Amino acid sequence: MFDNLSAFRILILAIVCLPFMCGASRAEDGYDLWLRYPAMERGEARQYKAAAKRIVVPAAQSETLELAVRELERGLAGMLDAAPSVASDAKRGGNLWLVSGDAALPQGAGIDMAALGPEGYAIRSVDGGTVIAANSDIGVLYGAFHFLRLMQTRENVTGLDITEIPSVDVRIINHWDNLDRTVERGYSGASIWDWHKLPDYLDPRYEDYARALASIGINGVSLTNVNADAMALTPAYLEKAAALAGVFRPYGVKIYQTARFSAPMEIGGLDTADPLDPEVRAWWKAKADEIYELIPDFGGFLVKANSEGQPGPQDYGRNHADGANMLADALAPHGGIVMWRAFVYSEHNPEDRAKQAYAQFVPLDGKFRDNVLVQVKNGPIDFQPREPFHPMFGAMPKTPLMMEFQITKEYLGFATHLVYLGAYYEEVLSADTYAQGEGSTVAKIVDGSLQDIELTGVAGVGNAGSDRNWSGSHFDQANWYAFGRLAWDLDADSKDIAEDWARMTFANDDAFVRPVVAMMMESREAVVDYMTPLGLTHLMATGHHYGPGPWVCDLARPEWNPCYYHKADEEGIGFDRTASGSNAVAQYEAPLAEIYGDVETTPENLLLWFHHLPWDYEMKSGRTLWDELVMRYTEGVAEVHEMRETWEGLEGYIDQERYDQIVAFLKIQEKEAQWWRDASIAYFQSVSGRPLPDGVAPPPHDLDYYKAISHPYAPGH
Ligand SMILES: CO[C@H]1[C@H](O)[C@@H](O)[C@H](O)O[C@@H]1C(=O)O
Repeated sequence: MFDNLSAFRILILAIVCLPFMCGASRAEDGYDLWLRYPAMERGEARQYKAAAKRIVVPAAQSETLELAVRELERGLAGMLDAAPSVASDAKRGGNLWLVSGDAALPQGAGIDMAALGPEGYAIRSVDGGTVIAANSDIGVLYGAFHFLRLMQTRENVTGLDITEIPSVDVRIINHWDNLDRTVERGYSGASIWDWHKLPDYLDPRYEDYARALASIGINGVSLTNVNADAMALTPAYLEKAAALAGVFRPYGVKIYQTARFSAPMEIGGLDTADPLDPEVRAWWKAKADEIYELIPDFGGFLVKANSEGQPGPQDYGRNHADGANMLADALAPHGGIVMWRAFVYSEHNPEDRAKQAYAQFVPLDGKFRDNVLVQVKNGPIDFQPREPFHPMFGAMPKTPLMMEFQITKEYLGFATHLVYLGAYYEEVLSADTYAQGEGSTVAKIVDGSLQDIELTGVAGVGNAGSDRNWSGSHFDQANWYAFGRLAWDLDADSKDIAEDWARMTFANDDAFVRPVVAMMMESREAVVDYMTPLGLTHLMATGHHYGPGPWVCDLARPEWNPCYYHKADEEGIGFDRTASGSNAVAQYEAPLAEIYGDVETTPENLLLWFHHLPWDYEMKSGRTLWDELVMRYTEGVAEVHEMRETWEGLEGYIDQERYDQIVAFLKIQEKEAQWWRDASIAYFQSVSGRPLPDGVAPPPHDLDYYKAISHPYAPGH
């Protein structure tokens, strides 16, 4: 009857495919992210069927609860190859109970609901099945995703006793998306916000995005670039934002907007934006009222002010607190918040950019309104491959400080280089500030527990765009995923997260997962080694920040020049931030100030961040600093080579399409790691005049060659 096998397969698919299982997306292009539910083998499926076959959910459902049911149906049908039944009446039998708010818990669940708070959830095994319970519908949705994750990663689902409460209130993605759909520092195609067609047409991608965000507990997005356009606050754009808010609301994701400080002049017709001017204050108040009319659960404003040419309160002789508080007062009656960025640098303290934000903000501790979060980048310069944590963490005990991580890899090889940022985020969050003695980790500052702070948050500069795989590369999905998981739980282990992600995204076979996770964990050190080893920083070529440019010294602003950061000369290399130099170490609490201030106790991975040292300074390895630097650069390339070999040994575990793209990208990364290494060594050798250590290959070209090819996509060699 069937003349070939594929016709038979198509018929079978047509019969067994439920509409949601066989939709338009193709697993191989990466569009499904980590939300993939391929069928388990029959033997594996047995225990899961016992725990989740019939869903029981209260009859009066909210849209959010419906989403939880739909997700469970989709996941269970996919993985267990049998669609679960759904009932609203517990008496008719069930074994996966969704309990929201005051609804009755099944016998024996024994869950302390009060302890779960507004967004937390519990997952408990009870007689004959499982309960997912929360005080809110969104908590149930989070719990549903968690339960599915256990199945996706083949964890046990019997004897469950899980309680999850998010570490911070605001877990937000910052889009640096412009109104023309370009994305500042975006490497994943055009912005997903199609302003032109909004509010009339809602691209289905918005809902897919909201679902992905909810799956990892993200509860906010700021829609537009922090280099803000006042147009975003005009009625036409607010209507567009309101349409997006409508899509995101059932997924528990609030909309925030970037506020251009000079908007009262640009779109309000005023002749000043002075935050103490009554007319300006009234304008913002009216603007906030107008926004809340359209978006009753609007989250608030994100502001970049007096930074890199953006307008701000200092233009009127006011300070950051004056500016933030004016906006906070406008939002407060509606419950909105202000996220005021601390990414500022200026003509003050010209000797060291790393000191500038601290110098401007720390004196303002205690001066901000309760609904203001000061948003601080993870390090004092700018999302470099490695930086010490920002010294503001711990130094403003009366001010809510929000962490800002970058998910898009502006300084870490854009979307092509495989760099797992989970390891980086964990390094920062677990760093000890000593603000109140040992154990005062950055995580404890950010979650408010150390300094008794109410309002808390974590932001990530997002990497989702309209590329088929969202993030520009398959492995960059892991960075978005890890950001969400760590924002939810600041103490989570980035290696466990990498493992979950690899299992959910690719395959569950241990022989695949183990080397992939090892490679991800290694990848962060690899990029540090081939770009900026031993605490060097900001050596990227100007503007694009992609390739090497350590020779650049002549830009108008000193802090834009790589040579401002490495300070290499005939004698030595590194930035002296000790008392004999800029004394930035003094911005850290004791004993860190002493630890970083002493070359003997400074960790070698931050050595040249804090110290200027002679080329023949003796390293722990016994090598000279010069030899060590060359070795690190060389090792960085070897590490990428190993990553590529590891991946190439894994062909066949996943679909060919994703496998092949990853091979291609790893080849690019290897070529570019080599470029970074060769160009950097060529330059530093021209300064140090030292011979290369024995057996180390010299760069194949002279320095002029590397200078000549310094643009983002140059390395054709
Ligand atoms: C949005 O501007 C960015 C700018 O593109 C980027 O190079 C730098 O990392 O930081 C700025 C910031 O964080 O404000």
